[in-house]
Amino acid sequence: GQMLYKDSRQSIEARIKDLLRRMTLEEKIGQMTQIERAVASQAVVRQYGIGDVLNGGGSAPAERAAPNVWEDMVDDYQIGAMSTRLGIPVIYGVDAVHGHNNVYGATIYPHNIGLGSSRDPELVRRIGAATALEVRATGMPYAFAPCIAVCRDPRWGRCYESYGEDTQLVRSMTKIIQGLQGSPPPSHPSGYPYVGGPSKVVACAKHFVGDGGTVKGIDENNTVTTYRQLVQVHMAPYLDAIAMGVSTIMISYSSFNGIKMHANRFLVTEVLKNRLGFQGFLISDWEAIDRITDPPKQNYTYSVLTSVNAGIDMIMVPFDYQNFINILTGLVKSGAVSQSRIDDAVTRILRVKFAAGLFEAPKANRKLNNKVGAEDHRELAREAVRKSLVLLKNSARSGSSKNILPLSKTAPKILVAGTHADDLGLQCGGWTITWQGGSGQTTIGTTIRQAIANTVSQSTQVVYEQSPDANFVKDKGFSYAVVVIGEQPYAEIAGDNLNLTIPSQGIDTIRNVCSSLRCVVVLISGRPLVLEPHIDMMDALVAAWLPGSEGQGVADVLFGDHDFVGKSSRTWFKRVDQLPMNVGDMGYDPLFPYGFGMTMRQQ
Ligand SMILES: OC[C@@H]1[C@@H](O)[C@H](O)[C@@H](O)c2nc(-c3ccccc3)cn21
Repeated sequence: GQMLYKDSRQSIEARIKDLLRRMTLEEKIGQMTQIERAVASQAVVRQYGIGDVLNGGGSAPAERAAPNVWEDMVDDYQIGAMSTRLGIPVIYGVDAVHGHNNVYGATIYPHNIGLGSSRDPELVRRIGAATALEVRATGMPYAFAPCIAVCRDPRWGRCYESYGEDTQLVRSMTKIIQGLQGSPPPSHPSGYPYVGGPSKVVACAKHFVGDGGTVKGIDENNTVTTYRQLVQVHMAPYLDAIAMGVSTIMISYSSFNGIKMHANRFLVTEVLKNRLGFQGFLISDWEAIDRITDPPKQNYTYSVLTSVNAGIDMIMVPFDYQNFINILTGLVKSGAVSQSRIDDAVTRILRVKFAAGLFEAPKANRKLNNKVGAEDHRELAREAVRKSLVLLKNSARSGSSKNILPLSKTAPKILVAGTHADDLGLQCGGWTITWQGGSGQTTIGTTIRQAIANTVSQSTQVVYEQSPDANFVKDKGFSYAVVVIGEQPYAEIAGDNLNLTIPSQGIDTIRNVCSSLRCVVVLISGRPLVLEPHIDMMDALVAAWLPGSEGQGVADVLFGDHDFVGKSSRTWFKRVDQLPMNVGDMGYDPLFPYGFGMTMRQQ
């Protein structure tokens, strides 16, 4: 009759046992091999028995590819997998870290630093659920999210990917996993992967462990601390993720006290698998095993040996897969890597694939196509923008009795200025359409300038000037100005920054505009920046972080349709020489403390 592992009425563990015993070493190693879509094809998947494909940041089948083009691509790999001897489906992973951000037209949510400032875990769960739908709408069952780093130093280029500096806040935001994967029933065993159906995805808690604690926030560097601190500050959110049935965990590029995480058998196997009882699969980061040696790939055999023996189950190779397969095969044949290690890895990978329903529904569900950028998702993103904004300053220019915020919708003439006022790419930040992000109309959404124009009365003239000089504002009869400035997009090491100053073009605009006009400054940034020299020039200051595609949420609050609710997810330092400085530290001396956030009602 039908082979047991293909029978969905059987338990997952019975199906794994039946399938594993049928598999050759080559087929097992194929399951442990993840390749990038650029080197993947139906033929490669079939020929090498590749188990996993990923979408690197910005990698796409075409410019502005439509959902069905993405689905055709993923289905093509699936056809290759289904035509192998055992027909084990591939699992296709993508970085959907603030919406389905590689896909043109997808809803782009505020990056995690802003979501952390909302202090609303239920909002974040809803974002997870909406994101799962958009990921599935392109035929993909796996998202490399959430990043549950506890960023302890804003000089880190990935600090905006962290929900905040405080472990308890990050722990509360792991609720997004229940949105992405669904919520397991109370009877669900802790640590066991859970995916609640075809509109949910496999999630990935990342990056284990201590990615946000490196020295000076240097990306992929060394986290020097006690084991107790590592557990209390950085590992705690993984316990919540595991309790929620997170299906996969990605290992961090960084090191703990000089030991590369990708070579750290104690933390990866002894702690994460044995003591914390994680039963899904562990995935490496991109070419992370290569970087176990310095220089990278100096000894790839050693990289493969130590990472697999450390307990990593799936290797994000992602290009040199023949080499990886050959080396690992040789290591098993020589006994350097045991059969039982390979079987543990494959068992975990199959467990997640069965839990995700991939054997029953390997191909894309084409009925979900219209979910990409759906109006209700954009409304959710707009709500998230509103709740993420942090009001740092609100005052009245001398002589006036009223604070500048909320802004009047019926002023006769207003100025909107700044590099970030009318630029969708800049307000989305990194990990948007491309890996590093970009400027201009990179996807579909509403800029802050458009949002302001949508909000003011018909009789209000909105003048937009990106970088006005001092004369521009003179004697023009502007009632007030909104100045939107900030950081250029970045991702990972490109975002590492030791001085954290506001880019000078923005400072010039603040000076040119706010010296003679009442102005509210909206700061678009992935982290707190040095403010003191400039804040006195502003009548009001809003930290908008990286709000994403729905700029309408900014106008909703500036004009008083909604009040500010955001509480900063990070300490706003005075000077970088204070860093690292986090809430609770001795000598804590912030400009604005962790949790700071004004409302417009308070005087
Ligand atoms: O996109 C896949 C993973 C992502 O999930 C991880 O969070 C992130 O650390 C990461 N960096 C690269 C990456 C880094 C340098 C060059 C090319 C790619 C790839 N990836």
